[in-house]
Amino acid sequence: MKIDDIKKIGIAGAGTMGSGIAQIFARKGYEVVVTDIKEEFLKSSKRLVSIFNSSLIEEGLMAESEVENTVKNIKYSIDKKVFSDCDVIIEAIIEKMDIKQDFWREVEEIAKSDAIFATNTSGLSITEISKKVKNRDRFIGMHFWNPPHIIPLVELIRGEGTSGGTVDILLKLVKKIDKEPVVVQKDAPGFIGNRIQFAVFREALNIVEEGIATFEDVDRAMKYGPGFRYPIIGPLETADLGGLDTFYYISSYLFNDLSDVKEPQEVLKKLMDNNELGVKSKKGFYDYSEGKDEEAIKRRDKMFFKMLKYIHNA
Ligand SMILES: NC(=O)c1ccc[n+]([C@@H]2O[C@H](COP(=O)([O-])OP(=O)(O)OC[C@H]3O[C@@H](n4cnc5c(N)ncnc54)[C@H](O)[C@@H]3O)[C@@H](O)[C@H]2O)c1
Repeated sequence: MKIDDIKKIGIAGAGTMGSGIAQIFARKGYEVVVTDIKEEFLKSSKRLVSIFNSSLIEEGLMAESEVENTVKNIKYSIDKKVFSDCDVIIEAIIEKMDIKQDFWREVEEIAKSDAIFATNTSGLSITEISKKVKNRDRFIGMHFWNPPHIIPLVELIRGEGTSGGTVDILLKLVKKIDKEPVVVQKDAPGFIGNRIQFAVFREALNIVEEGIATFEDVDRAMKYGPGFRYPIIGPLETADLGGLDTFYYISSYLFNDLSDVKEPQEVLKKLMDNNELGVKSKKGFYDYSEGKDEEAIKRRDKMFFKMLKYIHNA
């Protein structure tokens, strides 16, 4: 298959991720079909797509004139058979291994023999998910980040069977939808982004638990220090610019002192036990009562849009 042969995208799972991914492809002129297990989920997906369109328009990142075709390009169904003429099928269903495996076994019976199969799993093994698929050349991880209509990164993850051709064509496809692809060469848990994110999370919790700093100061230190750099230079570019000898010497004494715990720390367990789960329960590290939850989400999206505009113009 060549990149120009890709015309129709099937998306399974009409939730947070599936709806965002549908919006991206539909806006770029692809025919999209979204499936779920119940009509009601399809209905709320339509609403989500219209919210994504509105927020992009509000920020000047999408023209009003694009809405009609974006909406028209997405069809919805609760019958998987609609995947029979799709060129790429992206699965964004519940994060459960057995359900994903069965889903793909059934889809292989319906899909075209050369259709590409991509899973949006957050971190399950790509090889394991494809276990019941006969032709695994065409099976790949395609990890969009939430919210997908805003965040540029898409990680493409090779499973044990994934062919070079499958990686190449999806690299082209991700670029065509104006996203930033990276290739994860080995099927490692957490891929790239989450491995780094959770290394930072573990150390952030460690700093709080050890009384080295408050959680507010951990967030401020990240935002105004390392985080300030990262949209512009990654951690390895940072080391090159700082001097690798200096980074070597710091690593020699500091690595030994960093957290290497293998279980989530007490400070996190305690919050969980109190049902303090963050924005969704109106209390986590911070307080989100009396509308502060909505404020936090709105502020995040507003700043993300600013960052996106900066990246587009850089
Ligand atoms: N939410 C995130 O931040 C995020 C980020 C990246 C990747 N992911 C991954 O994307 C996938 C979907 O996550 P989400 O947050 O959109 O979940 P979600 O719960 O919002 O949506 C999942 C949808 O899949 C549907 N579904 C379940 N089983 C199905 C089946 N057999 N066939 C068709 N539809 C089915 C559900 O009804 C639901 O509407 C998961 O694998 C998740 O790990 C999530």
